[in-house]
Amino acid sequence: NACKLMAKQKVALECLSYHATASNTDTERLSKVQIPSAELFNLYSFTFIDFELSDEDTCKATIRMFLECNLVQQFHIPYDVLCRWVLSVKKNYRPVKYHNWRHALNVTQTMFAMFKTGKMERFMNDLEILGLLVACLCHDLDHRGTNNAFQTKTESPLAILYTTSTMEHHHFDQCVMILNTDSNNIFQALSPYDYKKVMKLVETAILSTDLAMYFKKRNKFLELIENGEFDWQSDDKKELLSGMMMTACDVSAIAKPWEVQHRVAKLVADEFFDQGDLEKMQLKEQPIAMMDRERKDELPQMQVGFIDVICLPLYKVLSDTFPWVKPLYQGTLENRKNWQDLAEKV
Ligand SMILES: CCCOc1ccc(S(=O)(=O)N2CCN(C)CC2)cc1-c1nc(CC)cc(=O)[nH]1
Ligand SMILES: [Zn+2]
Repeated sequence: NACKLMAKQKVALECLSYHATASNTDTERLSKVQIPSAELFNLYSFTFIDFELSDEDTCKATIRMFLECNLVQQFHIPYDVLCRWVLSVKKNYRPVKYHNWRHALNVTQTMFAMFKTGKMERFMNDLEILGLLVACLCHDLDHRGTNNAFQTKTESPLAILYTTSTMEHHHFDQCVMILNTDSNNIFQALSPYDYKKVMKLVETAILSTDLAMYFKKRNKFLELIENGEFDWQSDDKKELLSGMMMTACDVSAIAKPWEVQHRVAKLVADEFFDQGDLEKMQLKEQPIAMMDRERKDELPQMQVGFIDVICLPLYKVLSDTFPWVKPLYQGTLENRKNWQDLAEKV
């Protein structure tokens, strides 16, 4: 309707006013530099840490992952297009405290580690590996540091466009916008059939990062596991497994070494508290506990809850079925102890 059209134009104008894709200078520079090995970046590890990496390093690490999966050769991705696309994706993440480019990189690296070290690539064909890595890198594009509930409450243009999974629909829209910008389309050499298939896969994967979707789909996934389902080849089962893998990667900071988890949790908290401040000032309403900086003492206990309700059940079932992703389960158990100790101290 007219209202949606207005909202779409408003969102589009916002992006147009800010030139959304990488410059040729930056692209040429990246396409000329040497790309360090995966081992040097520690990309095969579930304990990958990005803190010491410069922004240029993060772009090189992303390119290295695509090269390691043989995607450039396999899908005839022109190298300069890959470089421009990576830079454009990075440019379309806002400098918010948590849902920024670094989060996208970490989520992508965990997916890479699940494929390689977790040996899950054997259940995926090449198009799915390409689609899931692209979905990870794009899954939070243009995040504003506020959640779906906030979009609805403030009647933001995004909430008018999409009433459910508001942000996730916008992240996918941004992914499409970048691919449709000249010389950014890494899928340009795909057949029309494969193009359609990979775009559907990316859309479903990005939408599955809405935790509301995760809760819905997790029970169906557990049923399949209980019935000893191992041929993950049918499309609907593959889609379910991909969605679980997306959530597993999205929350994987919870499984990182304690110093990393503790530092990342502070970034998450700071972003949540900023939203809480907005809700107090702008909406004159009391934010939920996790967004209320007056209740930061409850943070360790909330992390234990997050681990018990969202993270452990998922990592348990994934590591029971795919034993080589067990480091995610073990790292999370370790951090549960650390958060529990802090919760008892307060
Ligand atoms: C660290 C600051 C507090 O962080 C949290 C507090 C509560 C819960 S919760 O599981 O109880 N739950 C989630 C669903 N909401 C609708 C209701 C509240 C989760 C987090 C949390 N989320 C993420 C993902 C962004 C990462 C992370 O490390 N911690
Ligand atoms: Zn995310």
